[in-house]
Amino acid sequence: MHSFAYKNGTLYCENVNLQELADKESTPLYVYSKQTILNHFHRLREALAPLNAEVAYAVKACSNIAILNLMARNGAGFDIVSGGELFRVLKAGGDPSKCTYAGVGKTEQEIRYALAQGIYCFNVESEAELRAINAIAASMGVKAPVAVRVNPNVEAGTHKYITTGKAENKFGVDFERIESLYEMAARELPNLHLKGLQMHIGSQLTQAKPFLEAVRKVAPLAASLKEKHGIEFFSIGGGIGIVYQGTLDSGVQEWWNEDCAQLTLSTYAQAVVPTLQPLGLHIIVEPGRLIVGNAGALITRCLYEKNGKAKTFKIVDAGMNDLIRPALYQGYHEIIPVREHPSGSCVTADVVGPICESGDFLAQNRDMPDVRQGELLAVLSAGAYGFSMSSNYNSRPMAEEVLVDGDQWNVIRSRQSWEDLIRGESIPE
Ligand SMILES: Cc1ncc(COP(=O)(O)O)c(C=O)c1O
Ligand SMILES: N[C@@H](CCCC[NH3+])C(=O)O
Repeated sequence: MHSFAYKNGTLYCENVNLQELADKESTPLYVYSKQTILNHFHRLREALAPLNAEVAYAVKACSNIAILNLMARNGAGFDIVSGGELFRVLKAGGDPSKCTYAGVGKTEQEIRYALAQGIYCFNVESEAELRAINAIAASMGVKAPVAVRVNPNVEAGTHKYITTGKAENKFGVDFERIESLYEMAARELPNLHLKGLQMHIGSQLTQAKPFLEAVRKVAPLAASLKEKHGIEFFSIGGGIGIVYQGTLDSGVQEWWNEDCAQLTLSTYAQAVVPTLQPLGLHIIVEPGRLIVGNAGALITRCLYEKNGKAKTFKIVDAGMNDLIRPALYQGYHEIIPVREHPSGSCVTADVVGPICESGDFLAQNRDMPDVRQGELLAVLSAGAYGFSMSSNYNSRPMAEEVLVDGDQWNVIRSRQSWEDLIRGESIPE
């Protein structure tokens, strides 16, 4: 699948010339490839075909309504974590009855909204939340569909900020407490429909083993809950990692790569399918990064170069407010020039943004082509948790987003203006 590749020395997204696009639309600019998004979605579905698994796209990864609409039209469900995400899904034409709603801190207003819209299920993260949902459902005269998120206490082998399935993480309910919680709910909470079981052990997993361990540990629990409480589904969460390094070899950007990561779609399927298939439950997966991560790039322009005593800096017009992953998780993103440098002159540099923070970098000590002032760079693998984690810090307007389809492209979110920055603010009399 060619999503970002050089043609005659210029980087393209599908058949769109990114130099021309950025010259026209300005930078920083998020660009997504429609074909790549669909390719990843369909490949995951195929890999899990023996389970007939439902793919519930994790909206938080990239929540633009054009992307959600694309997923909805292709039959995806959605994994949401807020009332705002449900609102987006509905605006995008998504089906609420295909939405699962996770998160440790759902508010009463959000729970009411989700119940009124008829979501598929709440993935509940504590006993207190179970009781709250029961009370709200009772006040509305309905039964709320719920699944409890089990925390299986397995090692995910990912960055500590994105591990979610260890006992010390805030997510889910301890494995050992699940059976008694379902028993309590069945006994005491009549406005709940015990519909399923859910887990999610972390994000950017690059090995199959943690998935295997978690599924093997939790499947007997799912079987027992099916027998005792008639649950219908088991969601195994998302977390499938992508390749962040070496993504552009031979002009092909692929999210799987046997050399870089042991996790491939087939090893993932091999890890989970044999244990899940005999359960006879509706299986859900909740991928975010896998679908959009390598389908997006952040295009930025080099504003200045600075040679300091200790370092060379390439100062670009995208900052940590546009892409926070390097600052937050030491996340690595490949950075390549939009116009190839035939001379091959290289430099070791920090690629930094305009924000007043020393943590405002996109790369540090990076060996890279010696791009000059005014030239464009593409920050790759930025489709997931890129724009969706962006902010207005330093009063910087949020970037524009463009969706490419073949040789066509559309602005799917316009660049914010300075007026947008103060919308809703007021000065007291
Ligand atoms: C409950 C839940 N499901 C799915 C996801 C999606 O994860 P990923 O983008 O790693 O597939 C997340 C985020 O980690 C999550 O918290
Ligand atoms: N936002 C993170 C992952 C966390 C996923 C949400 N639970 C990232 O960029 O890698």
